Amino acid sequence: METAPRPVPAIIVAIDGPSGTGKSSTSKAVATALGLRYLDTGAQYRAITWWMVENGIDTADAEAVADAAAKPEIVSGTDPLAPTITVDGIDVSGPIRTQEVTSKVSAVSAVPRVRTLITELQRSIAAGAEGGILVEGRDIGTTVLPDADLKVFLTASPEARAARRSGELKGKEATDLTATREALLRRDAADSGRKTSPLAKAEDAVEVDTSDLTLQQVIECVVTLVEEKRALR
Ligand SMILES: Nc1ncnc2c1ncn2[C@@H]1O[C@H](COP(=O)(O)OP(=O)(O)O)[C@@H](O)[C@H]1O
Ligand SMILES: Nc1ccn([C@@H]2O[C@H](COP(=O)(O)OP(=O)(O)O)[C@@H](O)[C@H]2O)c(=O)n1
Repeated sequence: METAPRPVPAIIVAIDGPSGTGKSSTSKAVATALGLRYLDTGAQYRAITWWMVENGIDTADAEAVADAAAKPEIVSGTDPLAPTITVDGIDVSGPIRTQEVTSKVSAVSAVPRVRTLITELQRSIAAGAEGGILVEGRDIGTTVLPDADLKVFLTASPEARAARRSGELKGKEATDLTATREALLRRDAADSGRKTSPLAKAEDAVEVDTSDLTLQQVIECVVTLVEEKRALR
């Protein structure tokens, strides 16, 4: 008797690491190459921060942030070729990248109520991704999806990360390399030092130092890691 081909179970990949290590660029390319959905969880924390600023909530007031946290409706589109993010139906993909939002996002994302709500949203998106998903952020391997099939933790020297970031900012906002490096290290410290699900490498994550690798090399490395996991299933 002929047996039907066994369906390939959806693979869940978690990619974490600090700012500028290449999470977003790598994740989009890997998800596209392997036919996976893609979720940028940093964009969700940026979106809720944008909403707080728009609505006059003092982002340094954790209680005020917690009280308002359930009000905005955040929706993420997971096509790796065209990821989207809306708040109450408004496309905020541009406004969430301003320096104002970047400087306030660590305080908002440290509020436990914010993390609980966004974590629930992330888990429901991952559970609904039929063909598998690649989720990138700070606490995906440790907290959001601790049972992910593959966990990758990207690192890079502060110098490499600042150079990449200030390359992006050129022509838009401040381009000073020292200021970029300092702002980045401040955000690392806040994200790693918070009580609730801090930025951390999961024990079972594969660490990849991208300082001296090209983006293409990092993409190839992660594609290989996913394919190895798939072959074992
Ligand atoms: N390995 C790399 N070498 C050089 N530039 C890189 C590398 N990885 C990413 N970049 C560039 O660095 C910038 C930040 O990358 P991004 O993927 O947004 O990082 P993250 O999501 O970790 O903050 C982007 O402009 C990207 O093109
Ligand atoms: N899973 C996540 C993802 C982001 N964040 C927060 O969101 C901020 C912005 O994340 P991001 O991924 O957009 O940052 P960049 O790497 O693009 O600079 C981080 O600095 C964290 O404060 C988080 O707390 N947990």
